[in-house]
Amino acid sequence: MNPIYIDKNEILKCYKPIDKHTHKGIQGHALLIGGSYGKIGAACLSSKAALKTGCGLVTAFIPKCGYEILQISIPEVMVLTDVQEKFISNITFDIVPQAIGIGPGVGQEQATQITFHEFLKTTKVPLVIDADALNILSQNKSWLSLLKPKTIITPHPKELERLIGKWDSEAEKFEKTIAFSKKYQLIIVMKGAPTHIIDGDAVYENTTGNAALATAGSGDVLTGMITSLLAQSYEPINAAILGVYLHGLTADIALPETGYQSFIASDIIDNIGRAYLSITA
Ligand SMILES: NC(=O)C1=CN([C@@H]2O[C@H](COP(=O)(O)OP(=O)(O)OC[C@H]3O[C@@H](n4cnc5c(N)ncnc54)[C@H](OP(=O)(O)O)[C@@H]3O)[C@@H](O)[C@H]2O)[C@@H](O)CC1
Ligand SMILES: Nc1ncnc2c1ncn2[C@@H]1O[C@H](COP(=O)(O)OP(=O)(O)O)[C@@H](O)[C@H]1O
Ligand SMILES: [Mg+2]
Repeated sequence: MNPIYIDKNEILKCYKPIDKHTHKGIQGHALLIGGSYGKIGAACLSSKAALKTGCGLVTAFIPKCGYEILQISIPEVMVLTDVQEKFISNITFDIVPQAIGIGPGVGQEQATQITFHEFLKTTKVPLVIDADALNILSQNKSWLSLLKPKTIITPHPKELERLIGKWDSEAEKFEKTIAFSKKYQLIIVMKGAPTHIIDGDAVYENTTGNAALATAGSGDVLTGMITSLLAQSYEPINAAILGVYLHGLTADIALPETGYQSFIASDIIDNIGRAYLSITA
C-alpha cells in the first residue's frame, strides 16, 4: 500500500477560495441530524463546526429536548425538531440541503433505527454517516446497499470493527476496509492516529493532527466539517481530504497554547479559521 499523503501540496490541488460575489444562498446549506437526551452536545458541536467551515446555512434536526440548548448555544444555526422529546423518531424536513451529516449522538432507539432506514431509502442528498448511525448500519448490514455511491462514512476503530469485523494485523485491516469500500462504493474515513481515507484502491494518509484530538466530541466536529465542505460543492473525496486535514491542523495550531490535556472539541471549532488561513499563507 502506497498512500497519498494529505499535506499542504495535496490540499492546494482541491482547495477552492471564496468568490467575493458569493452569498449565503449559494454557499451551501448543510443539514446535521443528531443528538438525543444527554447527547445534544454532539449536535451542537457538529452543526457549529459546519458553519465555521464555511457553508452559508446550517440546520440541525434534533429531538425536542435539545431545542433551547441548541438555539441558545449557537444562534446562527436553524433548528428543526422531531416529534419525540428525547430521541429522533421521524426525520422529515422541508428544506433543500446540499449535504446531510447524520449520526452524532443520535442513539440507537428502535424508532431512530426505523426512521433512519426510511431516510436511507428516500434521500438523494450527498451524505456523511457517523457514530450511532454507523452502529445502526452494523446491526442492519442489508441497509448498506441503500447507500449512494461516494457516500462518506467516518468510523473510529470500534465502529469500523462493528462494520467489517475483527482484523489480525494492520495489513488485514486495510485489505478488509478497501474491499468494503469497493463493495458498497463508499469513501471511508478511517479515523485514528493518523487518519486514513479509503476510496476503493486509493489510500490517503493525513499528515496533520496530534493526541490532543483524543477528546470527547472531536469526531462529531469532523462530521460537521466534512458535511459543510460537501454542501459547498466539494467532490466527496475532496470534502473528506480537506475536512480531515483542517481538523488535524486545528490541533497542531492550538497545541502550543492548550497543551495536549486541556484541548477540547470546541478548540477545534475555534481554530478552523486559523487552519484555513494557514493553507493560503
Ligand atoms: N458531548 C456529546 O454529546 C458526545 C456524544 N458522543 C456520542 O456518543 C455516542 C457514542 O460514541 P462513542 O464513540 O463514545 O462510543 P462507542 O461507539 O462505543 O466507542 C467507544 C469505544 O470505541 C473504542 N475506540 C474509540 N476510539 C478509538 C480509537 N481511536 N482507537 C481504539 N479504539 C477506539 C474504544 O473501545 P475499547 O478500546 O474500550 O474497546 C471505546 O471504548 C456517539 O453517538 C457519539 O457521537 C461522543 O462523541 C462524545 C461526546
Ligand atoms: N492520538 C490521536 N492522534 C491524532 N488524532 C486523534 C487521536 N485520537 C483521536 N484522534 C482523532 O479524533 C477524532 C475522534 O473521533 P471519535 O472517536 O468519533 O470522537 P467522538 O465520537 O468523541 O466525537 C478522530 O478524528 C481521530 O482521528
Ligand atoms: Mg464519534
